[in-house]
Amino acid sequence: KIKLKHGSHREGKRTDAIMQKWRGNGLGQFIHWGLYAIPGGEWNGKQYNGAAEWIRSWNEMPKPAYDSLIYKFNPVNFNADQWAAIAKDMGARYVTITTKHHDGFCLWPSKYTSYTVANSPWKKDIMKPLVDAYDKAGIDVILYFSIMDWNHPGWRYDIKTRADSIAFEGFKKFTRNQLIELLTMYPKAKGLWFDGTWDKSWIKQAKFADELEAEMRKLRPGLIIGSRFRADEYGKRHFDSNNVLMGDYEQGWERKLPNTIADVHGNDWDCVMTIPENQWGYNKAWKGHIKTSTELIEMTAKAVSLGGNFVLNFGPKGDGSIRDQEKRLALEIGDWMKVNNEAIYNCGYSGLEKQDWGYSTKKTRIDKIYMVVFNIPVSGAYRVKLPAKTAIAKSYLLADQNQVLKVEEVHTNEYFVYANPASQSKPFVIVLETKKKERSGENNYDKAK
Ligand SMILES: C[C@@H]1N[C@@H](C(=O)NCc2ccccc2)[C@H](O)[C@@H]1O
Repeated sequence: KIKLKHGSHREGKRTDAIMQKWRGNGLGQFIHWGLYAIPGGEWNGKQYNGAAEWIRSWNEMPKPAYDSLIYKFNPVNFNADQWAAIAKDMGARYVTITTKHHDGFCLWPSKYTSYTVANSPWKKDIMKPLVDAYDKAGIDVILYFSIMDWNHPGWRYDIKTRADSIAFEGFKKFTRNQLIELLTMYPKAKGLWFDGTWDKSWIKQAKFADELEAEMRKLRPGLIIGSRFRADEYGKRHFDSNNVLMGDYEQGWERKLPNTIADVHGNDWDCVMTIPENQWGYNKAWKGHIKTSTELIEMTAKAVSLGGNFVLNFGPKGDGSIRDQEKRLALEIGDWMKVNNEAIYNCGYSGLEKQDWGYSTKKTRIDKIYMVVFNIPVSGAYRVKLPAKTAIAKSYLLADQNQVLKVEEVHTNEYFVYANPASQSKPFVIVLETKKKERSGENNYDKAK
C-alpha cells in the first residue's frame, strides 16, 4: 500500500442511514437546465453536433453571444411542482439538479459572481423552488456542480505559469465559497454530484480538494459525495493510488452500464443516462436512437441487479417546460414502476448467476428474489440456480400474487419456474420467496418418526 495523504479516507460501503436510503433509491431523475437550453443545440440556423450543453465550446458560437444569453433567461413556463410531479409519476426517489454547469451560469443568486439568475430578466432563485418542490414530493435532492467554469476569469485547464497559479488560487477560493454557499442556502440537499474535474489544473489540487471535501462533510454530516470530485496526490481519479474508491460511490458510469458484478468492485455506484444518444441539455433536434421506456426499464433493472442506481436525464426547454417525449417516457416508466417497484426499491445484487430471461434483484435483508423478465423463453420455463442451502418456498407473479407458479427442481439447486405472463409486451416480475434448504439427504420419512 502506498502512503497517501489525500487518497480515499474510507474503504467499503457507508453503512449510515442516509447512504442506505441512497443505496435503496434504485431510480433517479437528472435535470440539466441552464442558458444552453435557450439555443437548444442550434445557432444562426446551424445545428451543433455535440451535446447541447456544450454549445459554448462550438467554434460557430461566439463566446460573447453565448454569455449574453443571460439577458434572455426568462423561463415563463418554469413550474418546479410540475417537474417534481413528473419525477414522482416516474417513480424516481431522488433527483440530481444542475446548479452550475461548465458555462458557469448559476441557477441560484450566488454572491460570488454576477453570472447568475439574479442578473437575468427572471431575477428569482431557481434552486430554492426546485429543492422545495422535490422535497415536498418526497424526492431527495442532490446538487450537480461543475468545477470547470468557463465564465470565471481564473479558470485554467492546466497551470503552466506563475500567472496561471495566481489566477487559479482565486478560482479555488471562488469554488469553495460557492460550495459552502450552496450547502448553506439549500440544507435539504443530501449530496453533491461533481463534474468537470478531469482537467490537469484541478487534478493538481489534491490537498485543497481533500480539505474542501472534509470541510463540506463537517458542515453537512452525512453529505453524499461521489468519486468524481477529487484526485489523490498522484493524480489518480475515482480510485486512489491504492485502488480504493474515492468518495462514497463510483461516479464513473456516464451513459454506460457495468456488465457484471465484477465491474463494480463491491462499491455503491450510479449510472447517469440520456434519453437520446448524448444530449443532457435541451436539444431541439434529437438525432439518432431515442431510448424506449422498455429499454430504460431494462437499464434500471440491470443497474439495480448489479447494486447501483439508474439516474435518467431530462433537459427542460429554455422556457422551463418539459418536452412531450420526456413526459411520455416518464409516465410509461411510472406505469411499470407502480406495479413492479418492489423489485427495484431497496433491492440489490441477488448473487445469482445471470440467466437469459433477464435480471434478478434481491430485497435487502429479506429472503425475496425478484426475477425481472425481458426475454420470454419459448419453453415457458424460467431457469434459476440457487445457492446450496437455499430452496424456493413459494413463487408467484408480482403483478398477480394469487397466481402461484409451478416450480420444478431439475438439477440440484437448479429450478424451472413456469410462468405465463398476462402481457408479453412488457417486462414482468416473478417473485421467489426462499427458505433454508432442509439438510440434504434428510427425507420426510426420517422427519415423520
Ligand atoms: C453528466 C454529463 N457530464 C458532462 C460531460 O461533459 N461529460 C463528458 C465527459 C465525461 C467524462 C470525461 C470528460 C467528458 C455532460 O455535459 C453532462 O453534464
